[in-house]
Amino acid sequence: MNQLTAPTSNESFDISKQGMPVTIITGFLGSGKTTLLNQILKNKQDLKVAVLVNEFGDINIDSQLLISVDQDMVELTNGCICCTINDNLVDAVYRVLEREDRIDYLVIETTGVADPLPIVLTFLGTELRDLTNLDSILTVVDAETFDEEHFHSEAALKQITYGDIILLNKTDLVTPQKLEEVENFIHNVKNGAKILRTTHGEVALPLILGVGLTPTDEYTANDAETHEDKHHHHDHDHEHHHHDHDHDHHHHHKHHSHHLENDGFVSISFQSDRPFDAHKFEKFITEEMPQEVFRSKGILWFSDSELRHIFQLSGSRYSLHTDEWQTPPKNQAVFIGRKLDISQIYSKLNECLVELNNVKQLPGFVNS
Ligand SMILES: Nc1nc2c(ncn2[C@@H]2O[C@H](COP(=O)(O)OP(=O)(O)OP(=O)(O)O)[C@@H](O)[C@H]2O)c(=O)[nH]1
Repeated sequence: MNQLTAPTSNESFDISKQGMPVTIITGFLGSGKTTLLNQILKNKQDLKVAVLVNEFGDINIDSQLLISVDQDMVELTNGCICCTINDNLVDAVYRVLEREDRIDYLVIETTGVADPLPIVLTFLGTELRDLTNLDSILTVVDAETFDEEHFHSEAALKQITYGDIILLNKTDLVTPQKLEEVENFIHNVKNGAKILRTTHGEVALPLILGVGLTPTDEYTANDAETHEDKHHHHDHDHEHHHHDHDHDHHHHHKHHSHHLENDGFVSISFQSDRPFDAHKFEKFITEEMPQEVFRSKGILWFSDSELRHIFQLSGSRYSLHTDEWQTPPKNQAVFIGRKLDISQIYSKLNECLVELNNVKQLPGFVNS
């Protein structure tokens, strides 16, 4: 781990006097965390915000979809969140703290399938405690897909329990009655929950940043639970640590599915240097994709288009929109769900690919 020299003189390390304010964004798969993050980055004005994105799965799609801030203000942690978040997170936070240029605020986006508690405890129970100031935990809830069962997800309930502010998002997709139902449910899970209704994560930043809402004393007072939880996660760390940089896919899938922390969800990553046939891909999504896929996102390359396509699927909705390629084109997508038939999905996706020599014109470079 990076060692930080103790800031005795405090000359080079002014921020540690009070600690860097930190906001954690949590929320179930597809609820709108990245969308909220983009709202923050768009409206932050003079505030210098560093962002840590920690994604479930091998390919970091989210980071590529963040609106372009100063490139190295977005720090990425790659790898399996459930195993390494404690180790990687501390390192990543140190990298932010040690930067020469001023950074005012740190925002962390967690994966949709994680219980946020280990991350909270990393800030409150390690040396980060003196260097950072955990400001609030924001929980994004998808008003449309959320229901009482919520996929029997333990993580989804934990996220609400620990949320200092609940952003009830996607209000544009539901009736006022459904909104009220979800709000009642949230109040049942968390007495006195502070709920803000949002569409596309739009919210005035003073309502969510610098609000000082995390009851840090409550977390640190409950020592017994804290320790138990830490041990639990550390066991996993040690057991699986050597797999983290192993890019063998089968390994990864097995690895994920054995983790209770992921609530039984697995993430399948698909990459190809060949483009998709747009019709075949659409047929796959609308007719062939297994029901068990709850969430998918990708940066897609179609043989008949020079643009890159951003693909988002959440529950039964999907969308595609286009923008320009910033890199040589390729296909990258993740499919997340429970009990996925991995080889079936891979083979169906492979069938959607087009041979390169059938591609008339490649975007971004000339086909020789
Ligand atoms: N209609 C509607 N769509 C929304 C809203 N907020 C987000 N979305 C869409 O929902 C999809 C998922 O949003 P993300 O911000 O990527 O969700 P996420 O929580 O980061 O997802 P994971 O990274 O999988 O956990 C995207 O297609 C968004 O454009 C909203 O308020 N209304």
